[in-house]
Amino acid sequence: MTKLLEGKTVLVTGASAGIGRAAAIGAARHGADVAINFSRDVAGAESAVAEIEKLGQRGLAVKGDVSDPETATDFVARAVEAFGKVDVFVNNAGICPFHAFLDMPVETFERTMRVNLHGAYFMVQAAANQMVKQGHGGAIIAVSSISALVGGEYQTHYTPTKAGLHSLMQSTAIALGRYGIRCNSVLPGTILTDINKDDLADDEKRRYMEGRVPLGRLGQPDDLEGPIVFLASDLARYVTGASLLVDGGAFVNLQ
Ligand SMILES: NC(=O)C1=CN([C@@H]2O[C@H](COP(=O)(O)OP(=O)(O)OC[C@H]3O[C@@H](n4cnc5c(N)ncnc54)[C@H](OP(=O)(O)O)[C@@H]3O)[C@@H](O)[C@H]2O)C=CC1
Ligand SMILES: C[C@H](O)[C@@H]1OC(=O)[C@H](O)[C@@H]1O
Repeated sequence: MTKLLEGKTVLVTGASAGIGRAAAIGAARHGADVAINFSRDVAGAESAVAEIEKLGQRGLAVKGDVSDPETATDFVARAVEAFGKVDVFVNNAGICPFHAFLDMPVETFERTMRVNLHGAYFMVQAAANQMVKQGHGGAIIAVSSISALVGGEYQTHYTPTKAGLHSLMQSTAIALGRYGIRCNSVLPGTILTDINKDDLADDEKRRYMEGRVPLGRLGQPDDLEGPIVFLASDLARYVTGASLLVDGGAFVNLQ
């Protein structure tokens, strides 16, 4: 297999489970040393680092809640201390506490904004400042969502954060292009992870969601590995400000 990220250092937020974990392990499979952030799941983070090391790469787990802006500078500093540089930054950490619109608790709304969008802003800023200082460009990838483009009845607090991430990558692509830093997003459809385990425990809902996907199945976290590694790699050297749907065709499936 051609290793697309040989010699690179990759940072991934929210990588103790799900899509972030798959992205981190995928980056290691492609020859990168990988630092991961997580907020609570110590066992998950440790096992992700163990997987990275099993692939012959260096791994590091740094605990921190991304809703605190200091987590961003700390994560980048710890990764640089361990690996000397940051080449690729994947902003993945996110939450989606499903709730109806009319009685949305203020705390649920604010927490979702702070983790998914404010956290991303300061993480991307910290990673970008490090890349600018290094002076040899870099790649930033945000895990946005198909939900940046379409709505969800129980996601009125969540979908604006995903549209915000999509927009953040477009604006940072402009702000950082002169430094050779590319900024893109992936837009996953429905991927089977802990974030939607309760929602999809309803058989009828799960069958409905599966039925919307032309490729005939819901996604798995490692379906994101290839798209994220591609955008991180030099194969995507002229790609910036772009977004890549990874949804089995769900978005285009009107009828
Ligand atoms: N699954 C899906 O269908 C889709 C998911 N996405 C997006 O993908 C991203 C990953 O979600 P997914 O893998 O599904 O979900 P998971 O719940 O499986 O994983 C979420 C990850 O984020 C971490 N995390 C949560 N809150 C914080 C925080 N405050 N600070 C740092 N880390 C945090 C968790 O770590 P810990 O438990 O240690 O806190 C965990 O590692 C999210 O941004 C989500 O919006 C986008 C489209 C579809
Ligand atoms: C958590 C949901 O299942 C998931 O989140 C997204 O961003 C997708 O659009 C799905 O709704």
